[in-house]
Amino acid sequence: MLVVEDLHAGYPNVPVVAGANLSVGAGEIVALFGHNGAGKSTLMKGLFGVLGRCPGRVTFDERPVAGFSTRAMTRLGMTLVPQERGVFPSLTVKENLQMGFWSSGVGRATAKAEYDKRLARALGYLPLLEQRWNDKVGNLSGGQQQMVSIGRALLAGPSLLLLDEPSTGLAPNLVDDIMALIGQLREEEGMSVLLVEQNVGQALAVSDRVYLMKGGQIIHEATPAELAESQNLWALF
Ligand SMILES: Nc1ncnc2c1ncn2[C@@H]1O[C@H](COP(=O)(O)OP(=O)(O)OP(=O)(O)O)[C@@H](O)[C@H]1O
Repeated sequence: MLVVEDLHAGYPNVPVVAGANLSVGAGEIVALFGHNGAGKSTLMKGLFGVLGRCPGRVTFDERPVAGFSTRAMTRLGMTLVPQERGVFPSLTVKENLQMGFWSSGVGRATAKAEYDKRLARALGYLPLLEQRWNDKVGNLSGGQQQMVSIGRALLAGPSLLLLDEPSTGLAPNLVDDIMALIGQLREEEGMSVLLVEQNVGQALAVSDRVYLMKGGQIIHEATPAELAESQNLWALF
């Protein structure tokens, strides 16, 4: 579904990702682990088009998409939930979710039915959003804002979700909820997920495959079982 080859990404005069290769299959949950500053967020942003044209190849659903805008990526079915959440605090929950829906470029003719369908699904996964429907997002807690951010991404109707540290700042029980949600999205929607996460144990429990990143490079690929068993792999990391 997603293939990234020899991707270089960074910021003006700050090269960060130096030739990364990774893939995510259909319906697969892939975790990306690495220390602070390893380049995980930069890799996610680079492949999703946040950083403009980055050298390297990105293929999504067998289509070359390197250099596509984030809007174009979203329309094709890839959505990023950024670490900093990216919600609009002065808008209500409803308005934030509607923005997610419109970002996916659904034609007017089918918009109402499609919106209703996606919204019902998202609220099924994230019932809190319905309870806070007309509240300004800036008045919600950090965890609740994270739910809005994920809900907004779901309204875009993605087949691949890029989740950048979705559990940042969340209480342990909410981290479990987020991991359970990721598993549910795969089981019930067939969604693919690329997950950056510091809660390694909880992320391993839902992941099919894992990449380890260090110094801007992917240094190893493993299954959760291999990672759990091998002290050597952790030493690499
Ligand atoms: N906007 C920016 N401008 C310049 N340098 C940046 C910018 N954002 C990040 N960096 C640098 O890029 C490097 C990688 O950062 P990145 O956020 O990709 O790491 P990360 O692995 O996601 O870390 P963390 O787990 O702490 O989120 C860091 O050295 C950071 O200082």
